[in-house]
Amino acid sequence: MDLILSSTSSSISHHKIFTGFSSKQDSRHGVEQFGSLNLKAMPEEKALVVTNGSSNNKIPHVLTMAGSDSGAGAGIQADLKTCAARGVYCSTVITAVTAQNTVGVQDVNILSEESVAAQLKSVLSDMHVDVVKTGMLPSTAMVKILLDSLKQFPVQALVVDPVMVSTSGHVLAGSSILDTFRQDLFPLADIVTPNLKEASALLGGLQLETVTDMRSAAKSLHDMGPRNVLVKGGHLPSSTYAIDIFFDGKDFYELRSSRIQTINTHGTGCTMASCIAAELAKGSSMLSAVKVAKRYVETALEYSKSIIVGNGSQGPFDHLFKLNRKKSSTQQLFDPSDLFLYAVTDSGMNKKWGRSITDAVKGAIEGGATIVQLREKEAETGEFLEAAKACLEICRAHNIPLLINDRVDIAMACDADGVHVGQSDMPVNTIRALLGPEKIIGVSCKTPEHALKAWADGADYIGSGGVFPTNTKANNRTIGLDGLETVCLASKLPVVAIGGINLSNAKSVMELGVANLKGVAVVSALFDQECVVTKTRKLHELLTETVANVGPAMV
Ligand SMILES: Nc1ncnc2c1ncn2[C@@H]1O[C@H](COP(=O)(O)OP(=O)(O)OP(=O)(O)O)[C@@H](O)[C@H]1O
Ligand SMILES: Cc1ncc(CO)c(N)n1
Ligand SMILES: [Mg+2]
Repeated sequence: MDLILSSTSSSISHHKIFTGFSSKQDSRHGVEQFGSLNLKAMPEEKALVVTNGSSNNKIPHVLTMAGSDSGAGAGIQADLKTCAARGVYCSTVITAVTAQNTVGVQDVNILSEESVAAQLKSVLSDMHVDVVKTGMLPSTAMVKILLDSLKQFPVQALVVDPVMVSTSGHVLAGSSILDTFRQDLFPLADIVTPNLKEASALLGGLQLETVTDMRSAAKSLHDMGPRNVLVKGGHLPSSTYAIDIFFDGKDFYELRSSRIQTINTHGTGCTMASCIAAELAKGSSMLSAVKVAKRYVETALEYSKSIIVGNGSQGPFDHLFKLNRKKSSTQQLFDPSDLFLYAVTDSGMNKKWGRSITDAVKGAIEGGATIVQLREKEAETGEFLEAAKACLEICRAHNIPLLINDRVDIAMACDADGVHVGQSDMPVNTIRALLGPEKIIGVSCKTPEHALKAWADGADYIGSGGVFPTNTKANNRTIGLDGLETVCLASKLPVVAIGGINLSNAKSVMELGVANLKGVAVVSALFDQECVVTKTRKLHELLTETVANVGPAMV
């Protein structure tokens, strides 16, 4: 997103460009642009009073007073989703129940004034509301009710989206409301956010066709009393950019984002306004709130440009894209039997044998490895990430889970299937909070206490060892087969044995025959070898044979 913020207030002639993050290229460009800004010339950004101090447990709170959209793209539903996405609590006062879908508006049922007044009172008399955001206000009486309520229960900021007509052309608030908007509501508003048609109606039918027209509209609307004005240009005929004009009474800012080629733009206006409200509730300055909202809408549209909801000509978008974007259709759900032959890479060994990490992973998978862990203790972050991405592609193609050793950041960045960590790495419950419920988390455990803690903290499996002495881990206490057995018997999680396991001793490990022991994890036995495929295949055969003899407890 580019935010070309140009001041045209006559006394100031600077031209400001902010750039967001539409594409990688834009973002790089943007940093330069941002860096070259004359910050002194910028209007001072004043943070609104933050009422949600971190010392208490108050969550930033937006109350939205708007209409319900049955299709859930706009109105109350958009506001709820936007606030949820931005981490803000949202209470609702419903002014009308509309029957809408992607084709248009089929019915509007305006609620009684008593009901609206009661809703306002219920919320405002009980809850601490930081910001009120209004959408569809279908009668002058409802505006008056709101103003009375705000007199009794003042809030930090009022965001007014003067909703009048749906994109499909259905009137949601008649022209009789214009005077009330202009005279009563706007003077109290911290920001008003009309689209082109609404700005035009509020200005007596003035034609608005260009960015220059939008600027003068913003100025005239500002004269009606709101502290700030955002004229939204979503409907401006431009195929390259979606341009809005923000005016704070002093400077004009041209907020420019890429125009996403999609029909899924229903509710962008409501979303923009509720995102501004959410950011204000968190304590943002108005300019920051508007910039964040613009970026949020652009990003949501980009993520949702191809989704299909309904058969009409204007679809909704996914406000909660953040929850979905990581989900990959080929992602592995954890299956304990995946621990059967667990291949752990080692960059030193691969270097020694002159193979790339991807060749090592390919070889292990071809030989029968059932899960792969990348353990790159020496690698630079960028290099590790690139290797992880390449290995993930291979693993996904073969339905083999890929875990990253220690580096939660790398796992997140490449969307790996999970991580394996040690006792002194990031705590498992913190990792779980970062990775979410579906990712695999494994922990190295030497004792029953470690094993129980791993289970309590939300791990999926434990690695237990070193079973035998090993070169790949210096100063690692060996627990022996006895120690492994003790941990397995205490563990509530599946266990993979690790440490010095190879073709000559793997049988003794699996012959322990204890429940929970699902397999062996190996490094040197696969990778400190000339041919990874052959060694993996041999180990796989040996394990399969041993397990067949030991019995079904193993798998
Ligand atoms: N295709 C698009 N790509 C990027 N941004 C867009 C696009 N369409 C609209 N926007 C942005 O979305 C925000 C809402 O603008 P718009 O003018 O569409 O409001 P609106 O008509 O009130 O929306 P609605 O009433 O459908 O909720 C603005 O910031 C606008 O620039
Ligand atoms: C309920 C409702 N509010 C606002 C809009 C404007 O998008 C809409 N279409 N429906
Ligand atoms: Mg709108």
